Amino acid sequence: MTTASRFIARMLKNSTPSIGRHSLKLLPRVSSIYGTRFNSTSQPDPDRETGILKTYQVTKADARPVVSEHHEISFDDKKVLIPWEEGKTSYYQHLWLRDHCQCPACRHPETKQRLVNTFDIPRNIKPAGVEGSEAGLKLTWKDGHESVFPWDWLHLHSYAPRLERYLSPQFHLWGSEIENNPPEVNYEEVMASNDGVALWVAKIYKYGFCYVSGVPVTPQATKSLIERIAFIRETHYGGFWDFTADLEKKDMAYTNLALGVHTDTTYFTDPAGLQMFHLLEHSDGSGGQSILVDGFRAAKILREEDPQAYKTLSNVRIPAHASGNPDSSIQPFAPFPVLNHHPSNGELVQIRWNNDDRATMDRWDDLEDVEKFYDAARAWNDILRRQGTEYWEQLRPGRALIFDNWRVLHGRSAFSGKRRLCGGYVNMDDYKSRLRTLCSTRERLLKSL
Ligand SMILES: C[N+](C)(C)CCCC[C@H](N)C(=O)O
Ligand SMILES: O=C(O)CCC(=O)C(=O)O
Repeated sequence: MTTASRFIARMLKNSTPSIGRHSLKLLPRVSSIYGTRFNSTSQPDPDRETGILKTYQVTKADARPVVSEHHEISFDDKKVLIPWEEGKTSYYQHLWLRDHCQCPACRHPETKQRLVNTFDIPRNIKPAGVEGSEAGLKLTWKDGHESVFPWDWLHLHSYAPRLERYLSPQFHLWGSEIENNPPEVNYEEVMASNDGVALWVAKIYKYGFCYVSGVPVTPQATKSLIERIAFIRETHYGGFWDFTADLEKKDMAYTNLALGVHTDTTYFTDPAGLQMFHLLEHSDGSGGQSILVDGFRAAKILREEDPQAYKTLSNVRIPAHASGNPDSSIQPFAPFPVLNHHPSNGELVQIRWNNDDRATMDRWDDLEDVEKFYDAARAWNDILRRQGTEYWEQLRPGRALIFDNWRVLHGRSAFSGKRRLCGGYVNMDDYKSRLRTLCSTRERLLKSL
């Protein structure tokens, strides 16, 4: 231990309270935030009571961010070492600490953007002084600048080692049984408060879809409803759409043909995140039933039943296009696999499946993949079409459906007569931003950045 750390140790012992006895006020648990947020008078909703918003908690520390009272904070030419009560010791390079200074001169107090010029920081920067206090770890740099890092911030952002465990999402995977008790919220509640929106988006996150009951049967009310989550995404179909089988846009959605289960906009680099359908009218005809499939459950079944097929659909890239309209041919910057996973935690995060929009597959990394792909796609399709997988529901005026287009596949049966549907897309990032800000507190969210 350098002499400096003996100096620090002495300071720590003199600082009151001593760092070891420093116990941070526990951040309120999400459930308690959730609990206080959803004091609703409506009928008991299991999701309200069980703290559904906890499902969105992304990481969790195994221990409280308390600095050890048995070991001392030390530092050398390169880094500061902090021993935690839980028995682990984190180190933070001086360059990293200076670059992450949270003071208003280094991080814009309003925009939360970095102000400090990373590249003006000397590569071998070292602090002139290091001390622990109630407020956290305080570094005094040779130019006189002071950085204070709260202990819970340091614990949360510890990278060597990581102290925050990644929590797999607590999705409720469903099959056809979901028809008995599909997730639903009430229009009035959603329109009345952010608490209503929070429950809505938390259900969309947990189940992959959610109905909204009591929606006035007008395009205007439907548009306002979508905008309670975020602004509507403009595409070559327009923004908010109100459509029927007139081929106004050259896509089979604008016909009365049956559509097999698919995810929309596989031809965009960034497929639409949410999609809402609200049936406004269906007269002088029949059919037009909607089908939903939980793609994450179907993928889990495929992985269990046919790991090779799962691997093939996770690797073979599918070219896609939307070229029916004479003035456009939309294609992603690169073909993507059907099953797309998070690059660091490996979770399945996005399904891209629309066999009708698949373009010519003329580029294969491995020619053996040609038949492997068709076998895997057949296995996938067999699971999607299984009775226990399919959830058929007749959309009704006044009951809008919204779903996660990266998880839930949708389709419809053929129909006759005049059928008018309205709705819109929301970007995935805008939906997740709304979910994140409603599921946590601003303070927790900013601390996590
Ligand atoms: C915009 N509106 C919902 C009316 C039609 C969307 C068509 C989507 C297209 N079949 C696809 O799979 O991406
Ligand atoms: O008409 C419907 O019910 C759904 C149409 C559809 O699948 C789509 O627009 O992607």
